[in-house]
This record gives sequence, structure tokens and C-alpha cells, in this order.
Amino acid sequence: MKSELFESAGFRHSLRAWRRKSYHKRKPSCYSCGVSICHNTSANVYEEVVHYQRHIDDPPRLIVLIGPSGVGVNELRRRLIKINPNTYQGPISHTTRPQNMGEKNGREYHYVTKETFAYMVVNHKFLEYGEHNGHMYGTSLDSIKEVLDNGKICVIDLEPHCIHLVRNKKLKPYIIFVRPPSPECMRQTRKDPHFLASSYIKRYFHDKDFEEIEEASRAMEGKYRQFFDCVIVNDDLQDSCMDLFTAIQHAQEEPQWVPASWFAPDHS
Ligand SMILES: Nc1ncnc2c1ncn2[C@@H]1O[C@H](COP(=O)(O)OP(=O)(O)OP(=O)(O)O)[C@@H](O)[C@H]1O
Repeated sequence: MKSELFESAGFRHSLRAWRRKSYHKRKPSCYSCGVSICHNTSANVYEEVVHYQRHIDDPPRLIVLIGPSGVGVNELRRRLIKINPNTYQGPISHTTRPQNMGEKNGREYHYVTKETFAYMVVNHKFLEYGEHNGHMYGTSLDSIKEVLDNGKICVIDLEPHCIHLVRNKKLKPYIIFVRPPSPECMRQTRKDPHFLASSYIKRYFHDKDFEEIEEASRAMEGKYRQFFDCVIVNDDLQDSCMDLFTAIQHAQEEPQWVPASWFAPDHS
């Protein structure tokens, strides 16, 4: 749990801040294709699907949370892990920032040199990576597999243009879209919380933020809806946590529709 707290305080803000910067520059980077804007959504509306029931000996399915910035993806993920750190875990990220006193390599982060980080980038080791305050941060695919191999349910938040990087037979992701409630409901429920505004300063929500979140949500859903296994409306925080918990249990224990290609023989 400790590592998760450190991680959310440090890396999440760093990566999310970097993502925002990327939006403004209109240059999100995608490791798999190396281009600045990746449209590789593998969108196949007529995808063949089969029923899949996870076997008890199979590794847990990866849980992916997607949602517009400010909707509460990180809060839901943080609460879920905090409530049951023996069951849920986030991947340990890599960083080039120096290790602080009291931190342990592999607990808060994997601390690596700039050269090692660059090597990992070139070798497509990262699902997402970015720079913040002069240091690099990244989530490696191996760190996700490590959590799953330990029998824990790995919960990540991801930008939707990266869905195709995890949507494969090895990770068998279950993708949950976190949708905002109406702006009016957000106004009522988000009176106290602060969020990371595009100026990278934490401040109270403004009315305009709620409209922007709703707009971003609509755009995201319009483009990526076919990949979502489940939608949670984040109105009341406790209810949403419960919905998330229930959805994850369903994903792990009950039959779900998944792409038939996950069970096709390998042609290697
Ligand atoms: N259902 C809710 N009710 C009230 N406050 C909420 C709810 N969900 C999230 N919040 C609060 O809203 C703020 C923004 O949430 P969070 O940081 O999780 O957003 P996010 O989707 O991860 O976006 P970002 O990319 O900006 O970090 C936080 O202060 C969080 O505690």
C-alpha cells in the first residue's frame, strides 16, 4: 500500500501533468509506433467475439480505467487499492529522478539511469512514458505482468489511444469507462475537491470544467466505445467505488464477451 501511495502522489501527477502538456502541444506519444499522434485504435466494429470465463488458475485480468481528465479515475483507483492492497495493485513505474531518502528501489519506483530509460523506450518496454520537471517517468508492460503473475489484480489508468497496446490475449484486459454525471450533478458533488487544472495548479472546480469534462467524455465515448466492457457513472463517490468493485468481480469471475482473436492459434 505504501508504494501505491507514493506512486499516486508522485508519478500519477507527473504523468498526468505530462499528458495534459501533450494535449496542449497536440503531441501525445505512442511507444508502439513511435509517431507523435497514434491513431492505431485497432477499431474493428465487427470484431468476432466469444464467451470467456477466466479459469481459476489463469492470471487475473488486467483492469483498465479510462475517462476524461478530472472525472475521478485516479480517485477511484486509489480508493480501490487502499481498501484492499492484498488484492489490487498498480504497476511500479520507472523513473530517472533521483531516489529520495526513505524510498526503496522497486517499491516507490524502479530508479534507472537516463541511458537505461532511453534503452527501454527504444525497445518498446513502456506502455506510456513522459517527462515532468526534467525527469522521465514510464509504466512498463513488464511491471504490469509482474503484478498479474503475483496473482494480484493490476489496475491501471490509460489514455484511450493506448488501448490497443494492452488489448491482447496475454493481458485480457477488462476496460471500464468512467463517465461523468451531468454538469449539475458534478457541481453538487465536487464542491470541495481540488483537481489538477491545465495550468498544472491544483484548484477548485469551475463550472466551465464540468462542461469540458462532459465534452471530453462524449468525444472519448464516441471514438472508443466499442472497446469498453463496462461504464461507471462517477456521481456519488462511494456508490461508484462499489460499482467499480462489483464490475471487477464480474470481470474476474463471470463469463464475458472477448475478441475471438485472443483464442486463435499463434502463427509464429
Ligand atoms: N464522485 C466524486 N465525488 C466527489 N469528488 C470526486 C469524485 N470523484 C473524484 N472526485 C475528486 O475530484 C478530483 C479529481 O479527481 P481525480 O484526480 O481522480 O481525477 P482524474 O480523472 O484522475 O483526472 P486527472 O487526470 O486530472 O488527475 C479529486 O479531488 C477527487 O477527489
